[in-house]
Amino acid sequence: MNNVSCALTIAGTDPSGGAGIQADLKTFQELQTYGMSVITSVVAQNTTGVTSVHHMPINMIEDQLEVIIKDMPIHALKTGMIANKQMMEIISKKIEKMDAPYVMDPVMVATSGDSLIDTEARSFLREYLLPQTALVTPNIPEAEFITGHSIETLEDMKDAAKHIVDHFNADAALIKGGHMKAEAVDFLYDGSAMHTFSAKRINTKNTHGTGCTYSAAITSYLAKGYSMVEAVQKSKDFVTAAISKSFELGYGNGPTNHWAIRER
Ligand SMILES: Nc1ncnc2c1ncn2[C@@H]1O[C@H](COP(=O)(O)OP(=O)(O)OP(=O)(O)O)[C@@H](O)[C@H]1O
Ligand SMILES: Cc1ncc(COP(=O)(O)O)c(N)n1
Repeated sequence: MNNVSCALTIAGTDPSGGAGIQADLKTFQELQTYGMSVITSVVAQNTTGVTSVHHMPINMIEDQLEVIIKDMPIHALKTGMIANKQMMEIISKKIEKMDAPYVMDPVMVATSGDSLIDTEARSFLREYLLPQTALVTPNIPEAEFITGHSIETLEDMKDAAKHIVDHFNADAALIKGGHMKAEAVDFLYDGSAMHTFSAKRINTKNTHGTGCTYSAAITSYLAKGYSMVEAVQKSKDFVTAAISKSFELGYGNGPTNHWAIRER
């Protein structure tokens, strides 16, 4: 099978299987994409929160990236948790070598409220990594940090999407409305048009890993050759189903269900 679509995730781990690398690989697999992963940090976390973090040495991150670049096709890639500036610098250099769309989930804080990247890294991500992206997928607090503006209304969300593309040279920005109160509505601005993706809000606390799952699904569909708008629409359907059938597992925010939609 040599026409397989190959997707790469560069992110931290979640041993409880709901977020991070584990969520990404489950999503790649579910969407019939060949999944590859580079681990940035090993995170001791579960549905209730993070207890400790071990960062991979920079040369180990570099080596993981280099073996993939030398040997494997990469049709699309995503990044999740990148904890510090040194990691971002090496990842940025390696992404330059990959001729593939890059989806950035600008992970800063877990659903549990635990911070996952340091302050210097937040700024570096905004100034240096954002211009490399085909798509960035901030939630409301992340979009507020990136733009420096508070977001309270749907109009504010659209303004944030435009601001990120216009000021930080991302090809496209998808502002996710999971943290808003009403409908679960997301806005995609691709430099020319604003697209709306809407779903009914599901009444559940089990949303651990939704951001990871959504961006991994988008990466899969881009790897398969879908347009950005098609990839986001199909991924919105995927993540909505994954939330609607999420698992009541653990004592905190349970994980989403990656096999809620079986696409064949
Ligand atoms: N309760 C919900 N019902 C339906 N859709 C939801 C719900 N919560 C989040 N979503 C959707 O899930 C996707 C992820 O959005 P969200 O804003 O929660 O991202 P995130 O904060 O990065 O994720 P996480 O909660 O994993 O940190 C978006 O499409 C959002 O609209
Ligand atoms: C390694 C890692 N990456 C990302 C998240 C964010 O996921 P969520 O906000 O859904 O908990 C996480 N908890 N852990």
